[in-house]
Amino acid sequence: MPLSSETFVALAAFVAILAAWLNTRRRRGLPPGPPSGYPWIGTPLKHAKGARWFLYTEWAKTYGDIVYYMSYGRDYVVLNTYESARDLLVLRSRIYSDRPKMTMARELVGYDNSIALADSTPRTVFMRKAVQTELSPKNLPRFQGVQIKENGLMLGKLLENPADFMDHVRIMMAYSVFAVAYGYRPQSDNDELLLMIKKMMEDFAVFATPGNFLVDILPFLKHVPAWFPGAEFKRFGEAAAERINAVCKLPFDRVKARKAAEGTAGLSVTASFLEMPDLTPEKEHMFRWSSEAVYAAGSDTTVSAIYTFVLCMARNPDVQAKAYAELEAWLGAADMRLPTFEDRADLPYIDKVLWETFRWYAPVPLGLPHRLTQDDVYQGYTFPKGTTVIANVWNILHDEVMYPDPWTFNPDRYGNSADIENSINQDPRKSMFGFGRRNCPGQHLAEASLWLAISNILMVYEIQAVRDPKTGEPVLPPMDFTPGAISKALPFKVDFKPRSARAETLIRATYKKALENVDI
Ligand code: HEM
Repeated sequence: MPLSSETFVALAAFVAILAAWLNTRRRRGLPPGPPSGYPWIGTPLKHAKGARWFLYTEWAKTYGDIVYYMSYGRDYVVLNTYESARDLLVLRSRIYSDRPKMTMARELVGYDNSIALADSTPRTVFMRKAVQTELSPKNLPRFQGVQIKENGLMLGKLLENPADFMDHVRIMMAYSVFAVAYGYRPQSDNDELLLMIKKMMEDFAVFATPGNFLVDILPFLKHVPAWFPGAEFKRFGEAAAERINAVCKLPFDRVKARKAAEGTAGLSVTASFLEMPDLTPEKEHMFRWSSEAVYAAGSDTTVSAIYTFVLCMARNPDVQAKAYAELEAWLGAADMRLPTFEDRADLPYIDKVLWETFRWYAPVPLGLPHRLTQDDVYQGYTFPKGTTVIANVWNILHDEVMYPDPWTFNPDRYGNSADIENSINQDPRKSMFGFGRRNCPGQHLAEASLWLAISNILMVYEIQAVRDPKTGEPVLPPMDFTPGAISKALPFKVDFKPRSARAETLIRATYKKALENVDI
């Protein structure tokens, strides 16, 4: 009797599960970890409440710094210390730099073309290098104009409508990183392309969540045709692929058209790509995905850092006062001006406030997962080939030995900033931007935008906790963050109070100038 297609899929699934289960049972020498639960299903995490980094941190207390678990037939190792993350992801990066298999995202939607989710192939290395070069400290000054303009708009909007500060910050970061990528400013939040990007990021959150798609667990299901009953995932994948392809195509084509019409494409990462010699169709395809990565990876991450900064300033008025004292001493009070990039070396405390913001709540608390490409042995434990390796950056940055009293927001913990390499409290940038061959290529851009924003806000505004209308007591913003891969403070309220009449005049003048240049 011929098998129906449903029976065939069920049988194939059973055989795949059995094989994976038998395989996991044979292992010896794995690190300790939580009980495996059901055969093959292992430790199901989908339903674990709250952020994953808290769960991993709890496990570290019970099982040790290196924790193993198995979930749906896959091996996972969580590294909870800086040393283990460095030893493996940096010092053995040759075998720890691929990304986990994600059939839905990588194969069906097409993220195998991207930088962040593709394996560490020569193609990925080429794309990373191209982005890294464009965003190296030497090449960043060409984007300062755009950063200063978006910053000026944000400062003005904070005066007009402080209650919506989260929107103002989001728009500042998103628009400036978009302009870095493509050299123009979206018209509004309802810009068709921005809406598409928003949808694309929502898609991403759906298929980046482990366990959301059976096809990630049983990859052979990718061969099921889209019309097959129950194959909604195929149709979702096709729609998501259309969106990401459009996002890679539309703004890039606009820059190309400008170059064709005007002979130059302005100043942007894409414009530089288009100037490259030997621009073959294959290279152009890679550049489309590289430009997309600048926006996709650079907007929410930097927004998250500013939200954390605002939250921490409202909770720590003493730190804020010290930061302002440094700014005032260098830039004046009666005749104040806004800090510019040239002032950075003379404002060491502001750097420390930024680093402490990074440490206190890293925007990407678990980094991105790496995949091991061959069996390995570390500290007497065996890690099987194919293991997904996760650095618990959140736990590393709250390590009580490296960062005594980790929940205290204390910029002074870094000592003299000229000597951050020798600080007792390690430079948090060593962990929060990831590790080894896959570390963040946008680090310098992120830091520059964030430094400008926080130094400017501190210069002209005092961030205050709102007052309880009945008691008059300050209501500190809660320490509540979203649980996703890029974690952000949940909406909270604070007051932005201009520091003086002079500060207000300066904000208005800066805003006016930024508005005049808004479309340039
Ligand atoms: C505060 C802001 C940012 C944080 C905290 C951050 C953090 C990270 C982390 C943790 C990773 C994964 C590293 C690893 O796998 O070990 C990463 C990768 C990446 N970041 Fe960032 N990032 C930020 C801003 C940016 C910006 C502005 C860009 C713009 C270009 C960017 C582009 C990328 C790209 C393309 C990757 C993928 C690299 C790869 O897979 O090889 N990031 N980032």
